[in-house]
Amino acid sequence: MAFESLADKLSAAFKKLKSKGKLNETDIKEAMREVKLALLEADVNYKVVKDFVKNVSERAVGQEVLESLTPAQQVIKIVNEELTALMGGQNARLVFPSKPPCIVLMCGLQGSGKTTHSAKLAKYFKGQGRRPLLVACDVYRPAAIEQLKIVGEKAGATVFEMGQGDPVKIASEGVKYAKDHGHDLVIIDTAGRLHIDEKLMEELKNIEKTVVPNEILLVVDAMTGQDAVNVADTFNKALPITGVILTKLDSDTRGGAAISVLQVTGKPIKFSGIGEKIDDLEPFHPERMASRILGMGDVLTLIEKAQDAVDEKEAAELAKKMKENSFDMNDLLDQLRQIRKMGSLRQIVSMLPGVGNKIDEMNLDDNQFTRIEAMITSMTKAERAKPSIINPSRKRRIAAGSGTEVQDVNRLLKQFEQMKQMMKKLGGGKKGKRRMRLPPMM
Ligand SMILES: Nc1nc2c(ncn2[C@@H]2O[C@H](COP(=O)(O)OP(=O)(O)OP(=O)(O)O)[C@@H](O)[C@H]2O)c(=O)[nH]1
Repeated sequence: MAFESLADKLSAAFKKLKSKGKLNETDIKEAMREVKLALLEADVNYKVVKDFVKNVSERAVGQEVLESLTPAQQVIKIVNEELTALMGGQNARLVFPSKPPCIVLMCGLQGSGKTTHSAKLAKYFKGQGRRPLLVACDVYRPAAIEQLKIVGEKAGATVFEMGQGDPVKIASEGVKYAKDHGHDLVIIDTAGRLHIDEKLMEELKNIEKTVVPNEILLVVDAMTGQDAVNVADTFNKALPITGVILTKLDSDTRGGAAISVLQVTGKPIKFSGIGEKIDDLEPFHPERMASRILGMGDVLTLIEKAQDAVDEKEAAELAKKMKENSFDMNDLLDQLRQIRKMGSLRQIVSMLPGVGNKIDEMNLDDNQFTRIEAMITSMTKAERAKPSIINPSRKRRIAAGSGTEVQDVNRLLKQFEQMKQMMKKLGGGKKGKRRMRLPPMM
């Protein structure tokens, strides 16, 4: 996950401060030197680092730290606030015009993730009640249109294409189609560039002049660090980009691009890509990112993911079943599927406070979920409703059907029984005061 090594180094610098109790200027100077090195190693732009360290140092040698009873905590608080400010303070949203459709032009280098993120955006905004249209303007790579159709289908969005014609004409016809068919969001996927190429830049400018987009989003690959920032700077000088989508943050352990983009280009990161799947997109929240960098987790994003994954009506029904102790294997299966909708175990756990770089030592295997799902789906309707009827021969059949061992089935049944016992206790306890927690299934 992003920022692992940076988080690691910063936490080492702060640990030293914490061990000191009261701080003097030399302690702070020493810590700031380590923070500076950590940021440079994370591939943060040099000027950004210099300004950042200057701002933090000025505040940290002030009274708020030197006179504090918990000086190290004060320094961390200042670093947190300054990091948040560096990345823009608040989440920068897409600006939807009062008269639809909102036209979004996607641009970026080849392989940065434009096509994937066009579809991710479509899915994201569809979930918010919008009617997106994807427009295929990458006419040079024959497979690009096909790729957009495939990811568009996953997003449940209509794809407008005219084969390998003139991209400027396709873009304007796409917008016309959107207006005629009630699409309130048009996402235009354009051709990638190996590097900033004059001819293709001209084409982007012509599309821009013709369709007058509300948003021009530049897609950059976080893994390329400083290069991503330089690319953003160059694009920004040629086109009036309104924001950045920082992709592949899941594979970027350094995080330099995330921290530098806004300071170098003046344009905010609006979304980040955190995986290859269609749902692996997050609005970019600077304060949450700062919190992740400082190893404090990101509970707000976790809660939002849970809210998206859980259907309120189903949750109420489930609570009722727990209370009446009529929770069965079908309900467990539903629960597991909801958790999986929130992302991979690694993605979920990485958002918990205090996990940080320890995540690599954890044995987070999504296959455990797959095995449990396979076992439950290998059970008959009667077995799922009343697992107590599962005798040894049924266990053998379930194990064979799910590609697992009889011990796995035994373990699942035992854990299910423990869970029921716990629900029984909670159901009879102080009503509504305590929440059930599933015991670990692994
Ligand atoms: N790990 C990870 N991979 C990603 C992410 N976004 C995109 N990818 C992968 O990056 C590769 C390139 O993505 P595309 O969407 O095809 O990139 P593009 O910019 O449209 O490429 P061109 O059409 O060649 O310009 C694909 O293999 C994607 O699956 C992300 O957020 N995380």
